[in-house]
Amino acid sequence: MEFMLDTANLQAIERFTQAFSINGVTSNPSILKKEGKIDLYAHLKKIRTMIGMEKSLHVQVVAKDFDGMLKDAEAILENVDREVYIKVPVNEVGLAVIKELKKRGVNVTATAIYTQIQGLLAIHAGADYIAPYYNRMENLNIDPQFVISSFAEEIHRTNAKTKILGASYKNVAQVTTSIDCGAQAVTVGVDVVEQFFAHPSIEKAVEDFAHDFEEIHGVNQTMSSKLSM
Ligand SMILES: O=C(CO)[C@@H](O)[C@H](O)[C@H](O)[C@H](O)COP(=O)(O)O
Repeated sequence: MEFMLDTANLQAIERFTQAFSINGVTSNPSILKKEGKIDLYAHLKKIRTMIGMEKSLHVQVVAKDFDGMLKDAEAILENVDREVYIKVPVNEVGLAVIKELKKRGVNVTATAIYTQIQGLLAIHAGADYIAPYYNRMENLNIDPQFVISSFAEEIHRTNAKTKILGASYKNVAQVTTSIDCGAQAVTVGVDVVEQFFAHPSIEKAVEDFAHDFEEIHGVNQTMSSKLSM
């Protein structure tokens, strides 16, 4: 599994990279908006410095037409670095852009995927990652499990290099279900990452162990103190 952070918040990236071996950071204009009026490229470069060149950084184009999207892509590659994965929404123009970017040897993440046909076409166009929007699909009564499984089958059947990057999660079960359905990668926002260890039994176990240790060895004793049983 590849695990990515779906945030552009520098503190969150710093915090979670201590605990998790992340594979990358994903963003979109709405995620970047949460950081306020930032100097866009300086901010993205800071993220790159924090995660290093060996992790993937995904940045989305904003233009809606073919030439505009290609110009956006070129600006991102120029101003951040040439390893960035350019995120392109999968519609008719987006697919043409994906094909063109792949012809130019650019890393591409096909995004805003709600339907089976969008993902299948993006695999066919040679996208490196395809990002199905799990929670948004559920909201629309589209079955994300069926759709992700079908992408996994298609990738297997055609020996495609594309990886499924599950996105738009609102709870932990959606993340683990995506992986069960064959997603090779997931990108998870801060609110859901914070739920990973929110189960009360985890904290209770830690507290109980500490309490039992303290009862035998006394308060303020640690494993590195001189201890007797
Ligand atoms: O597509 C990717 C990664 O490629 C994500 O950054 C993706 O844009 C986000 O997960 C979604 O837009 C967030 O969706 P939501 O939380 O607003 O439903």
